[in-house]
Amino acid sequence: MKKAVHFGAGNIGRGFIGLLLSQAGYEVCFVDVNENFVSQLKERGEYPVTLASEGQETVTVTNVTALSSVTQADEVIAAIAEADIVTTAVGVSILKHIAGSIAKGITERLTVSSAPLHVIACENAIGGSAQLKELVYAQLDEESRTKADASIAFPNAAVDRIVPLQQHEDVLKVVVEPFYEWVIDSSQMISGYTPIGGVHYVENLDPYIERKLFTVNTGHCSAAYLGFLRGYETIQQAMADEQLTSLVREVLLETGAVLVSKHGFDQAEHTKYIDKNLERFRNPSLTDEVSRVGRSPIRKLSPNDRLVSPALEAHERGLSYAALTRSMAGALLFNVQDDPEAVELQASIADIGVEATVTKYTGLAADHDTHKSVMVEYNKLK
Ligand SMILES: NC(=O)c1ccc[n+]([C@@H]2O[C@H](COP(=O)([O-])OP(=O)(O)OC[C@H]3O[C@@H](n4cnc5c(N)ncnc54)[C@H](O)[C@@H]3O)[C@@H](O)[C@H]2O)c1
Ligand SMILES: O=P(O)(O)OC[C@@H](O)[C@@H](O)[C@H](O)[C@H](O)CO
Repeated sequence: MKKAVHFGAGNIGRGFIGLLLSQAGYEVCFVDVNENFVSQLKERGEYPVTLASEGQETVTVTNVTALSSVTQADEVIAAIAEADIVTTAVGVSILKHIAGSIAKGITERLTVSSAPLHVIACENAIGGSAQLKELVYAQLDEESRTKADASIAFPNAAVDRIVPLQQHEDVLKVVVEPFYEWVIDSSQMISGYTPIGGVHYVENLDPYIERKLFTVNTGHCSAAYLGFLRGYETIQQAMADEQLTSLVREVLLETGAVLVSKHGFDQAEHTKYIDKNLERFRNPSLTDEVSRVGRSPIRKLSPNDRLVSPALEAHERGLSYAALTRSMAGALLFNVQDDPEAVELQASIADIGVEATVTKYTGLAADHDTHKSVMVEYNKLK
């Protein structure tokens, strides 16, 4: 049986990546810091995934096991040395914490084998696997790097499936939306690879990852930030507010104009894509918390992420970006006490002021039009 090592037995890890890999015939070894997930996965060897749709169909994901990244470091290294694929869904800012064990696993593997290995970061980021490769390569010696160049690839990917926070009696159970999309850049893969069923392989990932991140995730966080300011707890409550939905649509019309202009998408098709995503956010069979969707506002305000990047592209093209800067202003007002990045952002605003905070986290200079627009929107929302 082919072997997969997957870092992150959380919502998307169990609800999507683990499910697809298991269905494609892999034995999936989850690696996590959460001892409860690890012991349950190991003991039971399976878990249920329920589709949030009328039929509420449940699939049992089988052939799974798990290792603790805290107490079983050597076993994790050995598993990577023998794996056919390594995937991650831990959060892009956690990649630096797992890069060391991936580097050690690769080093051990290269002493005995030159069998191909794909390492795929399934995170919401542009170039997630490339970022992971840089972190891993920084921990390889020169000889291992040269060998790794020949047999180990880090293809970038885009993953899309809404998986909210889970609260069930069964800690392993995951409720997911029926829709899913996993796109992998085949131009970065080692030739002769065996495709994974359900994965869409493309020669150029850029249009796919940008369409996903700048539509699904830009729209989603806009709903969360504006929803938070209106006192909503879930995205479903926020999206029931027609005025709020039309503000979210305005944001997606701005990113849509950038995407159509940059990637040549068909305008009518893209409008349908926007509508489909607004419907996904509304899915009444899901309860998705505003605090999850808006989480990590510093990451979401970073220059290459879902708000600043399309706003700068719009500015360069002479297109509108006011709605995007309204969402950025919303992120600056996302005062959620148990979100460490929200706390850091509020502390920075109190310490150096909002103008300097915008520059610090978005990279936008105070005299840039987009920065000025963020300030206008911030003062309106505040
Ligand atoms: N949930 C979604 O709808 C969704 C959809 C697409 C992409 N994503 C992306 O997937 C990633 C994970 O998101 P999620 O919603 O599943 O989050 P999550 O918090 O449910 O899962 C993350 C998991 O990683 C584990 N983890 C943390 N540090 C670790 C470490 N050092 N080693 C091993 N495991 C570690 C956590 O214990 C947790 O189980 C994020 O990058 C997110 O943007 C999420
Ligand atoms: O995971 P984040 O924090 O980057 O973004 C939160 C949500 O927008 C995200 O998890 C979506 O549910 C997901 O990207 C849908 O595919």
